[in-house]
Amino acid sequence: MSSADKNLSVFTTEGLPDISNKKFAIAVAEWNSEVTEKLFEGAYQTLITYGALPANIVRGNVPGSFELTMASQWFAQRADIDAVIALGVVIQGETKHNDYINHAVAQGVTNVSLKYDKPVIFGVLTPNNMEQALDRAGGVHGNKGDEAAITAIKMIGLKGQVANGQL
Ligand SMILES: Nc1c(NC[C@H](O)[C@H](O)[C@H](O)CO)[nH]c(=O)[nH]c1=O
Ligand SMILES: CC(=O)[C@@H](O)COP(=O)(O)O
Repeated sequence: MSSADKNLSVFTTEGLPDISNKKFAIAVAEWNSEVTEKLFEGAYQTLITYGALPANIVRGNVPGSFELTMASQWFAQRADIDAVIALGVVIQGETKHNDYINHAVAQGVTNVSLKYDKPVIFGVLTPNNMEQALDRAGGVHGNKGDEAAITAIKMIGLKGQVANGQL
């Protein structure tokens, strides 16, 4: 289905866990910062809206999205951090450079997530142009930063339910 005129950030928020004692790290790429700042704002505000305490949200900037994997690992290996959100925007260039970055980060954050047994959320936009990026960072298609935050919260909730034998 085409994403034309569709808000891609529509998600259910029923049954979200209490996150008032959970700690989140958000890694933000400086490349295309006019977009990544909007993703960060969306993620941060969504965490606050659903109960996270400002003191329990830490942020680290990286130069580009390729570096999100490393920063995610540094955060994930900390025992006090429950989930990591990696935010970036990799815009299609003239060469395949963007593909290498995108695949590396997708695989990288997956590896970190599995290695440290905690959610590491892939909040990286992979648009063809700046318009597509802005559409997904508070524009007509919602804000993927919001979505990344909700995903982190839901995964913390699921992890708790599985660990407690509730499922
Ligand atoms: N072109 C984009 C980049 N490129 C930079 C790389 O992410 C990386 O910093 C460099 O290759 C050094 O390791 N990064 C983005 O986040 N977005 C881009 O559009
Ligand atoms: C995705 C990028 O890193 C970007 O700077 C590469 O652009 P190009 O493919 O035109 O070299």
